[in-house]
Amino acid sequence: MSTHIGAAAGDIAPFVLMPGDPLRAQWIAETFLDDARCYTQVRGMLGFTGTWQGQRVSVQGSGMGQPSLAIYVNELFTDYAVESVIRVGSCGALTERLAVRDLVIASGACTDSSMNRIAFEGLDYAPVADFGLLRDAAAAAAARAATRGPGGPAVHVGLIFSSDSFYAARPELAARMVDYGVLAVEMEAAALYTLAARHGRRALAICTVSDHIVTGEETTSHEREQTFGEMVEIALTAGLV
Ligand SMILES: Nc1nc2c(nc(Br)n2[C@@H]2O[C@H](CO)[C@@H](O)[C@H]2O)c(=O)[nH]1
Repeated sequence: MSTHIGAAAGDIAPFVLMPGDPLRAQWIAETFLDDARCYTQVRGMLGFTGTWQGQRVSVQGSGMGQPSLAIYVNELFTDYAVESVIRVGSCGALTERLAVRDLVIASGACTDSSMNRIAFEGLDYAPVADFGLLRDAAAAAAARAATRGPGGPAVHVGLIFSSDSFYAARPELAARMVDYGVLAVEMEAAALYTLAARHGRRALAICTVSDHIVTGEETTSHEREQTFGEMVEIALTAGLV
């Protein structure tokens, strides 16, 4: 057991999917994994291990925000020898180039979090995705679009903004990031990428656009579940290549 994960050694697979919501972790385990077993309920942050197409996969909730995700990712890397983590989450679109239900595969993550400022003492570190996972996720998304034909969610590969605030004191600052190519806002990816680099592991964040900062549009819970399924299948394909 680690401080915040009640799993025994060997309970967690080398490859972990990481949604923010623990109930989403349960939904992924029940929907996509065979022989899924819950290995932790500590503080309600559920984790499961099962198999997908015969390969072991774990699903671990991260909670909302970088401090919460950092607790679980640190312990996955240091106490359970996890090799790769793909965040499967939701985000808010910052530009009208994106529509709700689109997918964002985050090549890198800007942030307003103090975590890296403290770690790097004034230097601006660049949290980026593992290239292999990024490449394989983009390829899996393109293959699905080719076989499915038109009508599915658009897929965007680009920068995301990991904010520490959902109710931002200065929302106009996120809008300024759009001028520099940032596509969407969420609250976890930058910490995931920084920790994976620190531990020499692999990480990627894929997010579905569930709300639109510019238009105010939001997806229904049914729509979220549909696009979330597409994203999970892309993540499983990329993570288990
Ligand atoms: N800061 C922020 N986070 C968002 C937004 N939309 C979504 Br979904 N999120 C994510 O959803 C949770 C907040 O509802 C956090 O875990 C974020 O990653 C948004 O417009 N802003």
